[in-house]
This record gives sequence, structure tokens and C-alpha cells, in this order.
Amino acid sequence: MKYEGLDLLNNHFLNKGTAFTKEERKENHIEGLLPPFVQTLDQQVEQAYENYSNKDTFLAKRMYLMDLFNENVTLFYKLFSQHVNEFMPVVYDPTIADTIENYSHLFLDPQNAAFLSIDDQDDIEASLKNASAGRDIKLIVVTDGEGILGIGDWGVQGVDISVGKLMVYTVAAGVDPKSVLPVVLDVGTNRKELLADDLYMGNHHERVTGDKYYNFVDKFVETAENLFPDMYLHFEDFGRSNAANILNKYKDNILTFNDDIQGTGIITLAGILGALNISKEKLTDQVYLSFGAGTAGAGITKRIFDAMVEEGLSEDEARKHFYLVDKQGLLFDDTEDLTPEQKPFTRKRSEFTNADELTNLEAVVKAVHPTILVGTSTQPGTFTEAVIKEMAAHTERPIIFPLSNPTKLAEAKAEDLLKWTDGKALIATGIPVEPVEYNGVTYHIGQANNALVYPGLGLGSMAVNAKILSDGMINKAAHSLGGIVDPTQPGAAVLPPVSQLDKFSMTVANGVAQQAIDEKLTTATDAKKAVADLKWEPKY
Ligand SMILES: NC(=O)c1ccc[n+]([C@@H]2O[C@H](COP(=O)([O-])OP(=O)(O)OC[C@H]3O[C@@H](n4cnc5c(N)ncnc54)[C@H](O)[C@@H]3O)[C@@H](O)[C@H]2O)c1
Ligand SMILES: O=C(O)C[C@H](O)C(=O)O
Ligand SMILES: [Mn+2]
Repeated sequence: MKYEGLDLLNNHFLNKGTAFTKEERKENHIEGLLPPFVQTLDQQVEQAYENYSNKDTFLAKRMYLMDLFNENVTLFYKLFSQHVNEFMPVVYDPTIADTIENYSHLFLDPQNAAFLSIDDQDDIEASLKNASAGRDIKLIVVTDGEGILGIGDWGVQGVDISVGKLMVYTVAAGVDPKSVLPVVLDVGTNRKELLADDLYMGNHHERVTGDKYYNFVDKFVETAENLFPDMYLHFEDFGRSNAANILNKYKDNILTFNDDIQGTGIITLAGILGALNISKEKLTDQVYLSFGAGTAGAGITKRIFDAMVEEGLSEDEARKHFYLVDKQGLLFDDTEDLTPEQKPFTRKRSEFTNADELTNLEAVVKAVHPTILVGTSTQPGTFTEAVIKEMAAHTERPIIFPLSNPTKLAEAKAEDLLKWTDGKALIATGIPVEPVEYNGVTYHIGQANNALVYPGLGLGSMAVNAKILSDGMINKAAHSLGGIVDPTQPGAAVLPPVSQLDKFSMTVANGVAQQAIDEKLTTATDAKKAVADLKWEPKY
């Protein structure tokens, strides 16, 4: 189909705005619809950046960028790619949390998402077709909005996380924006303030659960697979009781990925390997404490456990290195309400003389002397001075990752962690943090956010159209981020900087694609070529 006239200007994939040449304007019947001076893409970028810079708040900046995306996708990505470090917290986490919380009130444009309602299941196929509009979809990010970051259930408003994650795929790894589709499954919401809000745009009823819920997810997966057989299906921010179930159901049959379980596992393992590269300690000597053992916490624990087994420990030996703390305190084998993912990592009360007192983080840290403390609890400020000083008293270089997002939910601030440990802590945070000056050293803080790996992992998997996402491919991604940071520099970060996101996303993609070839999960034979062929660049 050929677009011309206003239809062309209104198609944000094809629109070049003021960069349409005189000839193109004539040929496409848009002469007179634009100011006469023909701009280059670089001039458009300069103008857009000026506009962006004049906005006072992150929210206003994000709204401006979303408008720009809705106008002209190429210009949006050219601009974004030139300011990755600056724009990531605006396009993505943490500002995205504000737009999700206020989505129904800020709403201007559906941004090409597919909105699938559990109350209109007969529309699934038509909706996916309408939203894709004939495009060859290779990547879907889907959410049901129940476990958005650490801010919980936001119903249909969670659609912004699908939109935002996809933008990161493109800017980081060059996934073609025409090949992606954000999807939200609206199964209701349990957030009372949304249900009571006349302007709330989702289904005004409580979440549907059980068989009806799982059948709906199934119907979506089946329909999407039929319509887009080469698709990579990324699940994001499902609730704790569903995320792992869904992953386990599909992971051996289709090319699918759960970001919170697998993506977070990869980036945290990469961060720990980076930290150990600085401290020159061995992974198999570490004692690991997960504070908050939900979707992300349990997913990370399993990934670190697998890495210890790979490094030669038996499963039984490896298990002894792990402790999980959740709402109930230290998790024991007789603790009530354990999730299936927590059970393998519970401890026995008989291991402790004071088991009944191990109901808070400080008591557990005193009892088990962790060398690694990872926070995925959604509980801000819980890595207190007392907890951290106790930890640091028993290990030379404590590895401390407060990963809860957005900013307001982080378990601790990097600068406090450095102060309380006299600069010894090896830190990664979930959100971007400016370098911290302490005692004359500039400490760079690694960002253990799954955004550092899921784009490359996805591009590599899609490039070779792998049958499934295997543990080997996941493992490869985790080991692809080393070698970029110089660990001998004082204050070195445990992970590579976001400013090099495009560069290391390629390393991840090439490694993952090669691993798929080695495991015979694809008919492709040349990983680098496949990745390079799929990569998109913002240009006219
Ligand atoms: N940095 C990253 O890349 C990344 C990735 C995924 C998740 N996260 C963050 O991790 C956090 C958790 O996400 P999730 O998807 O695992 O959510 P989740 O709801 O599945 O897990 C949260 C867990 O914390 C537990 N918890 C609640 N209060 C607690 C308390 N007082 N003490 C101990 N545990 C407590 C809950 O019971 C639950 O098991 C969120 O803030 C999210 O933004 C970060
Ligand atoms: O979205 C993020 O910033 C990371 C992660 O997926 C989360 O849920 O917090
Ligand atoms: Mn998430």
C-alpha cells in the first residue's frame, strides 16, 4: 500500500516531516503541507533536542518524546541514540513509573499497542491484526500489569511498560521498530483507586484469576504464534503467582523470555562476576542473601545457583550458599506460603540456635554473614546502616545490590552504602545513579537493570530465529558483559556503562546467536551476519 498526502505525514514509521525533499513532496502530494525549507535529519535532531531540553521535568520531557515518537519514529530513535545515557531514565525507568500511575489521565495516543480484554476474547485475533497492520512482527512485549516494577497492580495502564521496553530494544540493539508490537492483557485490576476512577481506561472489575486467566493467556499466545510464527515473546511484570507458571508452561516449546526472572538473573550474575573480578574472589566462596524472594529474587537466586554448579559445586553443596528472606523473615522448609521457586532454597531451623528470631534482615545478616546481598523486596531503605555495617564486619568487599525500582523503592542509596562500608562495597543499583565521590575516589555505580541485557539477548535470538531460548543462551549473555570495565581502576563499576549500551548489546547478541547455532537450535550458520542483517538504524 502506498501512503501519500496526509496519510503519509500521519504514518509515523514513514514520516520524514520537514526532511521530505522537494521531489518527494511532489511525488507524494504533500507539497504545501510543510514549511518550505528542507531539513536534514541532523537538523531535525538539533531542533528536537532543543525543545526537549527546554522542558522542566522528566515527565514533561517524556511526554514530548512520546509525541515525537508518534510523529516520526526515525527522528525519535536518531535523537534517542545520540543521548542514550540522558534519555534512558526519561523514556524508561524511573519516569515510566509516573506515566503508568497516571496513564488514564495523561493519555493522548495508544502508541500502536494491542489492548486485549479478557471480556472480549473473540477479538484477540482481530486486535492483533489491527495493531500490526500488515507488519511482520518479530517481537512482542506483553504485560498484564499486575507486578509493574515494584509499584504493583496498575491494570491496563501497565501498557506503558511494554511500549518502553520495546523502545529500549531498538535504541540498544537496533531492533526494527516496525517489527515490534506492545501488548497488554487487560484482566481487570485489584487497585481500588483505579476501579473508582471514572477516567480509568481499563476493565472496571477485579482481576480474573485461575483457569479463566490462564486460558486467556493461552489463547493470546496461540493466536500470536499463529499470526507471527517467527516471533520472540517477552513477558514483563506479571504478578508473582503467575510469572513463573507462565514461563514454565511455554519455555520449552516456543521462543519466549521472562524479563523479570531471566533478564534480571542474567544482569545480576553479570554484576556479581564483575564485582568478583574487582575483589579477585571466587563465586563458589560467596554466601548469597536474597532480600525479597519474589519473581526477580527467586529468578536471580536460581541463576547464581546454576553458575555455582557450573563452577564445579554439586547441587547440594551449592544450595548451602543461599539464604532467602521474604516477608516472613528467613525462609525455612516449614515456613507457610512458600512459592514453588522459593522451596529449593529454604533452610532447616535446626541449622540455627535462634531460628525463631530470624524474622528480620538484620538478625539474618548477623546469623549467616552474607558476602552478597541483593534487594528485590520493593521495601525502600531496608538496607540500613546497622545491616550494612554488620555485613561489612565479616567480609572484605561486600557485594550489595539494591535492585528495587523505581528510585523511591530502592533498598539503599549508593552513596550511603559507600559511606557505611568506607568505600569497600561493590554496588549495583536498579536505576541509574550518578558517580559518587568518596574520600577522593570517584565511584562509578553499575546499573544492574535487565535493560542492559534483554535487547542483545532478544536480537541474537531473533536473528537466528532460535527454536527456544535455552539456558546455554542465557548463560552466554551473562558472560558477555565482562572485559569492558577495567577492574584495576579505583572506583571501577561492576558493570559496563549505559553509555556503551549499543556496543555491548552487539556483543551479547553475537554471543547468544552463536550459542544457538552451537546448540543446533537454528538452521542459521553465521551468527555475526545474521545479527548484522537484522539490525536496524535510524536513517531516511
Ligand atoms: N533491576 C532490575 O533489573 C529489576 C528487575 C526485576 C525486578 N526489579 C525490582 O525488584 C522488585 C521486586 O520485583 P518482583 O517482580 O520480584 O516483585 P514480586 O512481587 O514478585 O516480589 C517482591 C517480593 O518481595 C517480598 N517482600 C515484600 N515485603 C517484604 C519485606 N518487608 N521484607 C522482605 N520481602 C518482602 C514479597 O513478598 C515478594 O516475594 C521491584 O521493585 C522491581 O522493580 C528490578
Ligand atoms: O523495568 C525495569 O526497570 C527493570 C525491571 O524489569 C523491573 O521490573 O523493575
Ligand atoms: Mn520488570
